Order: sequence, then structure tokens, then C-alpha cells
Amino acid sequence: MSGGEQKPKRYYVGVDVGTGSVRAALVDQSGVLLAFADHPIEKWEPQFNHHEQSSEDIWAACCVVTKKVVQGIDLNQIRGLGFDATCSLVVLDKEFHPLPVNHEGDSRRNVIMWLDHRAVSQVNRINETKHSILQYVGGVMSVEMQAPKLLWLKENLRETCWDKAGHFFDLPDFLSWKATGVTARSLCSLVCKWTYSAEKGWDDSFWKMVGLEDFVADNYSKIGNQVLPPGASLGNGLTPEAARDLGLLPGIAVAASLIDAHAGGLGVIGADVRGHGLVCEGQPVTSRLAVICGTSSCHMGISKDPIFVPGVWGPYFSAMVPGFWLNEGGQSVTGKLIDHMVQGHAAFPELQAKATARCQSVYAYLNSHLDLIKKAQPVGFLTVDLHVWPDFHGNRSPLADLTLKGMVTGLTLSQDLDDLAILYLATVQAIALGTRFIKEAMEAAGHSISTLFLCGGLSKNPLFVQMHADITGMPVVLSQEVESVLVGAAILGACASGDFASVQVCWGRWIA
Ligand SMILES: Nc1ncnc2c1ncn2[C@@H]1O[C@H](COP(=O)(O)OP(=O)(O)O)[C@@H](O)[C@H]1O
Ligand SMILES: O=C(CO)[C@H](O)[C@H](O)COP(=O)(O)O
Repeated sequence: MSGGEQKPKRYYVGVDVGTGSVRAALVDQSGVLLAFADHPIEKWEPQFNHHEQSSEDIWAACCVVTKKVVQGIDLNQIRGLGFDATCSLVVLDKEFHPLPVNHEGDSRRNVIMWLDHRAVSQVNRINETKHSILQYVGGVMSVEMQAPKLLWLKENLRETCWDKAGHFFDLPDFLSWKATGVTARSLCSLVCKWTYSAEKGWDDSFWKMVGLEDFVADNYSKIGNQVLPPGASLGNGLTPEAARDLGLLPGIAVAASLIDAHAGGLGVIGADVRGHGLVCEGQPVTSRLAVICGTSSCHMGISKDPIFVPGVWGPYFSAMVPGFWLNEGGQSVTGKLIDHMVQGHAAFPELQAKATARCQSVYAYLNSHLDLIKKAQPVGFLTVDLHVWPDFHGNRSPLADLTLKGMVTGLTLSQDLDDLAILYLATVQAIALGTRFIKEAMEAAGHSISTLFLCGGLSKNPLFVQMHADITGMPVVLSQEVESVLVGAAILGACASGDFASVQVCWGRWIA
């Protein structure tokens, strides 16, 4: 190459598997997102509180979106691939074929989704053990974690699933296995959802005490006995078969994955805010709370030393930003709750018709409708008589009580569009109050938070963002790059490629 010629560009692909859809992005070596694609995924709810998906369907959606974002690019310039996903449980047999996680024996449905609450009796028994490991999940294990779901499978689907199972994967780790054939697990998923300790490894006494001693006996081969930090390069990279599926070249570096909330946290928490006059400009990164808000909301705060927050998951070492401890608060349904309240209201068909006529989303329409009816008052005052308690799917943080239910007070006989708009507003406010509740619990335990950094689907809703600012009394920062979760996933691919020495170096160049 002559001195004047430029080096060929280098690209990385990030794939983000959310609850409702799969997204992919092509990102260049400066961290700029050049192409985006998304594709819906299937969900089943065969009975109340049972939520299932198909790992084959999810992989097929990953292939669709990846092929789209690399169209027109010289594939030789694509250097790395990173995945993030929801923390759902994928079950495969010894030959890596899907196994049913349901009474119907439908093996297509081989994923117990993260929001599935079938394992209530199992998690209650796990919590009754008072095992010391529970202090690393806020004192109370959530029914959404993997241990209670595994125990449910053992107790309920012994012959059709448990005895035949060869591999239990967190969804992010399933994807990296599917791409590389390497069964190593990410430190992120094992630490955050499976009770693994970055310092001490698996705790035999926990698994024996809860009735899952089977894992100890076979040296954890079914749930992971090779653990790698997120961003580590896996095996020989993309296998020829996976390369064909994804429309990429074999051998491209594939990274150990992250959970979706953690990829979002990585994508926003270090953002360069210089020149905006924000209070956090001169403060350490530990003064920031990243809130990743999609179907659920996850509240990610980091610290130099471990902080134990009752009802808030963690502290987890190096599970999101290497070298930092992580606490993760959360609300199990936020986007899903707003959709539920709006779509279940009698005036929804009228709303849909009016929004369609204006070529707007129902939320854009509702936001402008609230502006119309608020008259001279700030919009928040429209709900002085109407209040929502948002724990329709239990409370993840800080009460850590899965038995809690939702509540609405102040209802009248009105079912018109004004009524729907005000109920929508009260729901958004309730969710923002939930964020404040979590932030206050984290501060009471030792965090010092001055600024919120939002990303995920709900951060595209200006009312949601404004209510978070009004109700927490803190500035809310949105990244210039809306798809921050995908930037987090691409950082993994960039790190695995060897073009950046570590996740932290890439993070420093792209984000901070
Ligand atoms: N432009 C938008 N305005 C308002 N709400 C939005 C917008 N885009 C997405 N959402 C809401 O965000 C939620 C989904 O967020 P997303 O991050 O896509 O979820 P997931 O990662 O769980 O699949 C849904 O409840 C949806 O209604
Ligand atoms: O527990 C979580 C992260 O630790 C998330 O709630 C879960 O992964 C679902 O994410 P999303 O709501 O974005 O689909």
C-alpha cells in the first residue's frame, strides 16, 4: 500500500436479542453505527406465568438481521461479532437438539423466558435455605433467575426434559455456542443469573442444598465449567455452518457474550458528556445510573468496592464494566405494562384509528393528546386523582417480592380517549417513581448517583424520559446513538477481533 492510501475499514457486527425482537448493527472502527435491522421473534404463553420461546426461531431471526446489515460490505472487512440477549434459559439434549420445557412436549418451545414465573414454589424453598450465596442477589433470589427454573424442570418434566438434557444455556451463551461450537459460558451470565462467583467459582454447597446436586456430580458440565470474560474470543471463531447461516465468512472472531441490559449499560454508562454543563461531568463514572428500558427496565450502577443493596441484585464483579462491581435493580414489566394498560382500554380501537390516520405511533398520539388536554398546567398534574401501583408482575427491586400485584386507584366510569391518555400518563409516572425508589435504595446502601443514562425502546418515548427527569429530580442523558445496546454488543466483537486490547480500551475509545 502506498503512503497516501488509507487502510481498509474495519467493521464489527453486534446482535441484540430482546424479548420481542432481534436487532443487529454494523459498527465501524470508530464506534459509528452504519446499518441497523430488526426482526420479530415468537413468544408463547401456554398458561398463566409460563412464557416460552424457540432457540431455533431466535437463531433464524439473528441470521435475517445479520445478513441485512452486512449487505454491500466486503465481508473480509468484518472483523468481529458480538451477541447480547435476554437472560432466558435454553435447554438442549446431549446432541444439542431442543428439548421441550412444557407439559405439551413441544420441543420447538425449548426456552423458558426470563419473565416466566412458573418456579414460585422452587424459589421460595431456595430462599428458605438462607444460603450465604443469596447475599449476592440482594438477599432474596428472584423467580426469574435460573436455579429455580432448573429445579422446576427437575421436579415437573423429569422424563421428557431433565433426564435427557445435556446443556442448559443462558440465551447469550447459547448464541455464542451456536456461532462457534464452543460451550464456554460468559462470566456475565453465570455471575448474574446462575450464582457463579468470579472469585470462587461454583459453590457446591448451594447446589446440594437446593436439590440440584446433579450439577456438582458431573462437574458442572451441563451448566458450564469453562467461563470467559465478556469480549474474550471463542475457539476458532465462526464455524463454516454458522457463517453460511449468518451470511459472514468463517473464522471471524466471536466474543463471549453479555446479557442485554449489561450490553446497554456498557453502551451508555461511560458516555462522553463534556460541554453539556451536566453535574456528572467532573464526577466519577460511579455517579451514573444506566437504565435500560424495554419490555422491562434494568437499573445498572457500578462501584469500585462491593456494595450490598437489599432487594437489588449483585454486587457482581466485572459483570458489566471490567474492574467495577455492578448492582442491578429492575422492574420486571415496564414497556410491557404500558402496552398492557393502553391496549386493554376500551378507547384503544379509537386511539389506533386516530394515530393511524395521522401516521403516528399510538404513543406519539397519546403524548400530543396529553399536551392538548393539560391546558395551562404541567402535564404531570393531570393525574392528581389517578394512581397506578406498577407491580403487575411482582416487584423485582427494591422490595424483591414476586407476590405483589398491580393496582389502580381513582377510577371513574369514563372510558374515553382522555381517560386512556391519563391512565397511560399515570402508568409512566408509576414506572418513573419505581426508578426513584430503586435509586434511593441504592443510595441508602452507599451509591452516590447524580445522573440517569437511558437507553432501550422506552427511551424513544419523550414522555417516559421527561417523567424520569421530573420524578427523580435528576438530569437524564440520552446517547446520540439511539441503539446503545447494539453498540455494547459490537464492542464485544471488536474486542474479540484483537483490534482493541480489551473491552475497557474499546469502551474508552468509542464511548467515554
Ligand atoms: N418510539 C417509541 N415510542 C414509545 N415506546 C416505544 C417506542 N419504541 C419502542 N417502544 C416501547 O418499548 C418497548 C420495547 O422496547 P425494546 O427495547 O424494543 O424491547 P425488548 O428489548 O424487550 O425487545 C415496548 O413496550 C414499546 O412499546
Ligand atoms: O433481567 C434482565 C437483565 O438482567 C432483563 O430484564 C431481561 O434480560 C429482559 O430484557 P428486555 O426487557 O430488554 O427484553
